[in-house]
Amino acid sequence: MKYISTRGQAPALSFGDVLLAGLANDGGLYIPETLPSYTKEEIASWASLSYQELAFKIMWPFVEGEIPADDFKRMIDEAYSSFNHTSIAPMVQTGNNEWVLELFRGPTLAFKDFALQLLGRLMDFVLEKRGEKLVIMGATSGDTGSAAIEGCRHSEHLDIFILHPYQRVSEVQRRQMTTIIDDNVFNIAVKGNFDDCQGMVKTSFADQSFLKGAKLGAVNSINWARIMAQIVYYFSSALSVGAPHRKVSFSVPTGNFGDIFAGYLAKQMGLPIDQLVVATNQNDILHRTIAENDMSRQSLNVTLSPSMDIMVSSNFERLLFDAHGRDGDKINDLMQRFNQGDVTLDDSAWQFVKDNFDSYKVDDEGTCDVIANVFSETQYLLDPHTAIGLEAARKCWKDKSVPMITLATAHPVKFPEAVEKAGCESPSLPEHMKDLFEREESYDVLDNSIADVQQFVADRI
Ligand SMILES: Cc1ncc(COP(=O)(O)O)c(C=O)c1O
Ligand SMILES: N[C@@H](CCOP(=O)(O)O)C(=O)O
Repeated sequence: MKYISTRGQAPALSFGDVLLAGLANDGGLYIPETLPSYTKEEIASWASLSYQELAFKIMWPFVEGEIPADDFKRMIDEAYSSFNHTSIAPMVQTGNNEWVLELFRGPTLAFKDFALQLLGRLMDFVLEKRGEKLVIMGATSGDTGSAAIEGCRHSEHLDIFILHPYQRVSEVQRRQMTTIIDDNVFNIAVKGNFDDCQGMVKTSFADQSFLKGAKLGAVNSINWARIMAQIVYYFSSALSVGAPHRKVSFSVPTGNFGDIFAGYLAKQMGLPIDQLVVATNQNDILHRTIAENDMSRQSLNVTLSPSMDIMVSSNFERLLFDAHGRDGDKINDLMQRFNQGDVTLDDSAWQFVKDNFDSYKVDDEGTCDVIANVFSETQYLLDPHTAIGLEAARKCWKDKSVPMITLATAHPVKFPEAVEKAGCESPSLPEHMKDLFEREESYDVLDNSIADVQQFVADRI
């Protein structure tokens, strides 16, 4: 399998190279040149597979030729061994034909563990084989950071620098990152927002000279391997409610567009998906784009769902690539205009986006109402991101005979502020995190300056 850049200027790469490259050297994102696709019969034959077996089936075509099958199977087994539910991604019914897919059963209690537990192992394997090392720079609005640290901290081949927006992640999220004190783990609180952090990471890929010869890698969903691993749970959940013999719909709390893009790919691969609903908080650029063709950048709001406080949504570029007939020159031009301010899509590109996605926006008040109402009706406690997903599901659901699955992207224990504002009691921390608030923290606070951040990294590698 070859991977090509959305901007059309970078060389096509193999899986191993894409895994280590992160972002393409033309500033684009890598995407498979072609996707595997499966018939109804083939998909139906996977119904009795375990999550790990299904993960191997779905991801194998993307890595074949680069990772030996036995090693890949072992990595998958190890990656999901620390999840606290035998189904790995269990489903909970919240209404008639309405389901919540719990993606927070991994070690850091967010959906990021699905990909990052595997990514760390894949990187380590390829780096060991090549005798190379990698400097990871990642940006987080709260969840990617801890999952990436958890997935990479034991590697002898990786140094990992995580940038989070100062005082804009929850205390649980911050402590999950900053209490991991290892020689190869560095936490930086940037006096800015998530977009600033992500912008610094992307700019660092374009000119890596500050690394004095070391090579930069990515743990964010700009890295193709992240998306690949997230495709699996669309298939596992759909199979459990009767697909491919019936259609299924998904609602996805969305920020960087990585998670829902994996759902879009599952559909291309043959999964009969009826609706893909993009659920956003007040930072609603994706909702505005889908509903009104308004892709203008506005200032970023601080919300009760901090992990979705994102305006520059990296993976939307991957979708726009398809929406523009995979023409890299068009994407180059579009992204340049986007970086300068606002953009509207041409009619056919907008139509493409509207044909594939529905969208809905929920503000903080609405988020608290959903948490409160669902809890009083079912005793099930939602995290604020999932609450936004569920509300969007209910508002956008066109055919109630089609099961609607909302992705529960994080555990509510990570967001006590929202849970308490909704009038509910925050649950207690799970056993492995019981002493989180007593653990020593280590992080540096830096100005919102790429020069300062790059100097910090260069001084420590
Ligand atoms: C809890 C939670 N929900 C939703 C999202 C949005 O996911 P994506 O960025 O893949 O759109 C994130 C962050 O990415 C998150 O941490
Ligand atoms: N919400 C994310 C933001 C980064 O997204 P990613 O999926 O591209 O890593 C977070 O929690 O950090």
